[in-house]
Amino acid sequence: MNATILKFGGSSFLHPKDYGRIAGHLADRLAAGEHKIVAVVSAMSGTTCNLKAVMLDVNKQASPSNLDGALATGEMLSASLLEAAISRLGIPAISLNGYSLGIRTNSDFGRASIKSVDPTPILAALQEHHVVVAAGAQAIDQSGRLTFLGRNSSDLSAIAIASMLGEHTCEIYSDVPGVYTADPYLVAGAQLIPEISYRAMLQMSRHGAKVLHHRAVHYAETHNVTIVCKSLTSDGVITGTIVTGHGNARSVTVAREIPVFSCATLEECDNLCALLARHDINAIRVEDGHGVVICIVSDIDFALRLVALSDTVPVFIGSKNVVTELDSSVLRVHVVGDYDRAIALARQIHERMYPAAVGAPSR
Ligand SMILES: Nc1ncnc2c1ncn2[C@@H]1O[C@H](COP(=O)(O)OP(=O)(O)O)[C@@H](O)[C@H]1O
Ligand SMILES: N[C@@H](CC(=O)OP(=O)(O)O)C(=O)O
Repeated sequence: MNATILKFGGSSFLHPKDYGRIAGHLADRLAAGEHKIVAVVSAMSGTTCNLKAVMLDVNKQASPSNLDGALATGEMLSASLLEAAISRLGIPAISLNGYSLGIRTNSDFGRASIKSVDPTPILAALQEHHVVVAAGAQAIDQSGRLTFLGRNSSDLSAIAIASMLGEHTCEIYSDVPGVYTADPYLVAGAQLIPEISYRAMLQMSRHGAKVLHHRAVHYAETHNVTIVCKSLTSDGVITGTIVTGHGNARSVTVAREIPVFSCATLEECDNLCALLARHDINAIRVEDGHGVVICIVSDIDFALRLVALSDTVPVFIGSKNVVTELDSSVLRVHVVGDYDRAIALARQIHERMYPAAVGAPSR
């Protein structure tokens, strides 16, 4: 069965009325001839952070599986709200959540990894409905417990669903018209990248370009899914960014409030880096005033838990900002204490890369 797979992130849902706006877009696409749609949604903007804060307020030591159960409710609510908005337009729709999506993970609560997918439940739902709304960022483990795929991981859910349904394209919508050479809200001269390779995008995502989740980009590459990254307002005007086998662009990323650790010995540093690499966490070693330090740039909450459980006990020396220059062959990392200075540096680097660049969208 042919289906169009779309993902709407938290930036698409700032107010409850946005559910009606997205439902209207889906109705337009069905009216234009699209047959079936799967819409993957994230929680409303800010919800996941609020849920985490409430949980930790109730119990600072809440178990990772307990926390996953709470965080996943943000996407569950969002999916129910979009189902309601679509149904209101008279379109048959149903929402599915982690228990019924057919995605199974391991039991790495907090950032579980997909182990198997079964398209049967979504296909059955598509038989009966024009639109299936899928709660992103969640699945179940082998014993049926709810798992969270990690912060910002609804992109991964969308790619996994596209792949399991045999679709080769997945459209990911956010508040920017596509992937830029730097965060367009931080760097005025940032340029839209029309086409970029999975490899180059993966580097950008792993270093802080949160417009696409790094594990989603990796899954898309290994399962041959083309990502089209765009915003709703850009429809028909700008095609967005296509993430596929080709394309490159020099870029700058800024990763904010990155935990930095120092280890007692180089061997401890090596062990810690190896542990994090085994879990596909981007940890960067840099020389600074404390000797060699390790900056944990991706999957931070999950990584901090691994660090706490590891044999080596690195010393937390504070949160910093990591500015990364990315070129096809070069990757240069700067660790900056002050966030405003990090932004200034990113702008400076970008200006050097693209001297004649003109303004990008502002928020
Ligand atoms: N290189 C980049 N290109 C485009 N957006 C970027 C880039 N780097 C960071 N961003 C940020 O990514 C944001 C979109 O991602 P995100 O907030 O996770 O959206 P959503 O909630 O819809 O998933 C933008 O608002 C922008 O600030
Ligand atoms: N809502 C979750 C998952 C997510 O994917 O978010 P977004 O699609 O808005 O980046 C989070 O904040 O982590």
